[in-house]
Amino acid sequence: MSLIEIKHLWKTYGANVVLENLSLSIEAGEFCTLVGPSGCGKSTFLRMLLGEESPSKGVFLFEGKPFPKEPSVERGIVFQRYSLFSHLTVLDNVMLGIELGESRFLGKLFGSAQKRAKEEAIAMLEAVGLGDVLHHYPSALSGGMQQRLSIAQSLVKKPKLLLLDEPFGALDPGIRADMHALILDLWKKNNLTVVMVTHDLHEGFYLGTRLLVFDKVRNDPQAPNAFGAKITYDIPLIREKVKDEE
Ligand SMILES: Nc1ncnc2c1ncn2[C@@H]1O[C@H](COP(=O)(O)OP(=O)(O)OP(=O)(O)O)[C@@H](O)[C@H]1O
Repeated sequence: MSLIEIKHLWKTYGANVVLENLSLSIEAGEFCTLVGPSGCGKSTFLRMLLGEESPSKGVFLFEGKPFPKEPSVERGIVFQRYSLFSHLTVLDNVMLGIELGESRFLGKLFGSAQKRAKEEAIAMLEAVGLGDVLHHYPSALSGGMQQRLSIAQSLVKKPKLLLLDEPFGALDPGIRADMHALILDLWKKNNLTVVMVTHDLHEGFYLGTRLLVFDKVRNDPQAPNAFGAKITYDIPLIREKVKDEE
């Protein structure tokens, strides 16, 4: 069974057709990178995978069942802009992720559960290279470090599916290269399935095991919203990856 199964999926906002008749399946362990022109529905697609949006029409299954209608710990997301709490330390930002996942009503864990959550949070922060700044506040971190923290915040909940919406778009090239190495390492070590939107085709080819290109095939200048984007290319990249690693 595929992790994600999509058949004849449509997404419309009123008369605006955003996605048109998409069909694809994504297997567990794939790293799908998603590129396409601005406004073609990439973020909308990601928000549907997160559960923030529902399809207008079509089959949309996660592990063989209809997608949960709201975000859950099975699916984590990292945005280009960081979703950090400025008044919490690095450690507390990650602890909060665990506490909100496990104690949805109180948002707080106590006793041994809290001790375990703290150990998990520290281990995750060490894995992303932030073990030395546990008690710093986000404002004291560089952009790259803040993005590492966002990734730790998502991954500590052990999602099966990690969604990345242009996570490295705002970073300098050198820092980006470090983040590429980090995300590939985390993907492999945590057996993650990743769907990542990027504007950078090179990044899409470099990181992905599969590159999906979204684009509008039909365009009516008189009615620009009448047609939505489809998947115009679906390119397996595994062989290129193996070559890279040799
Ligand atoms: N909540 C919403 N209500 C109405 N229209 C929306 C909503 N969200 C997105 N849209 C429309 O859906 C279309 C696709 O937007 P989306 O942000 O998914 O594109 P994108 O490919 O991610 O663009 P970009 O690359 O510029 O981020 C746009 O026409 C946008 O106006």
